[in-house]
Amino acid sequence: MRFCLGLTGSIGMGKSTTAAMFVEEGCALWDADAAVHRLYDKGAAVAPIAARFPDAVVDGIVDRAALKRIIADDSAALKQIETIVHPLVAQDRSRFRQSAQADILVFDIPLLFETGGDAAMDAVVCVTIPADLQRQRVLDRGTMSEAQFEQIRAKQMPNDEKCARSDYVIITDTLDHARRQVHDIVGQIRTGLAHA
Ligand SMILES: CC(C)(COP(=O)(O)OP(=O)(O)OC[C@H]1O[C@@H](n2cnc3c(N)ncnc32)[C@H](O)[C@@H]1O)[C@@H](O)C(=O)NCCC(=O)NCCS
Ligand SMILES: Nc1ncnc2c1ncn2[C@@H]1O[C@H](COP(=O)(O)OP(=O)(O)OP(=O)(O)O)[C@@H](O)[C@H]1O
Repeated sequence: MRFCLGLTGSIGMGKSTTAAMFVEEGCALWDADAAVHRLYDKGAAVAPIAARFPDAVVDGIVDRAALKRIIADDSAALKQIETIVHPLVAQDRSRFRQSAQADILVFDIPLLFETGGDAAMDAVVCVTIPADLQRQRVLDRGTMSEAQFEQIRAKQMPNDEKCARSDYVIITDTLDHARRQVHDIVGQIRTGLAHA
């Protein structure tokens, strides 16, 4: 039996960093944000995005900076982008699910609960840190303005609710602490698989 583990958390809470720790433990990883990058880079999202937002496509690639400007100016744009992108992301995910070779498949999905994706998982992990640290980490990356960060955060399910709905919560305050929590969760799942 293969175990499907959803990994979620709000923007900047540490999903990608924690996902890499699951890979170190021998899990196979599918990353929703990485799938979006593939779809935007000469992938299947380019034509439908170009049809709706011609200024967002440059040399056959969806330009994320242009997309962020469009979203900042038009509050309905993100919803329209999601309508194009999410079904393509779902196709990419089911291809991975059919072909991946590991006992535990980890799905790093920022909008896991918001899109109802949790129903397809055997368990869900939520990563968390206090809101002030979250803001600091996102702004320190230098890829988003404070307004863009707030716009994305306001669209996501509140962190407390995500944690309450999850089977496991990982506190991403330090790398060592997160690594220990990942190791414990993988151990619990593998013990369960051995007895299944
Ligand atoms: C808004 C965009 C242009 C920002 O691009 P940028 O490279 O600056 O950021 P990146 O893609 O790494 O996203 C950063 C984080 O923002 C959050 N986020 C991204 N898209 C969304 C969204 N539609 N709703 C809520 N949060 C989102 C996630 O936590 C994500 O991890 C880009 O995220 C995008 O095109 N989003 C729409 C596609 C989508 O819904 N992606 C979510 C995963 S399926
Ligand atoms: N356990 C941790 N200890 C210390 N710093 C961490 C930890 N986890 C993540 N970070 C830092 O927090 C920042 C955000 O982490 P990461 O990019 O993994 O978050 P994310 O949830 O994937 O973000 P996004 O939602 O924007 O894709 C990064 O600068 C990362 O180095």
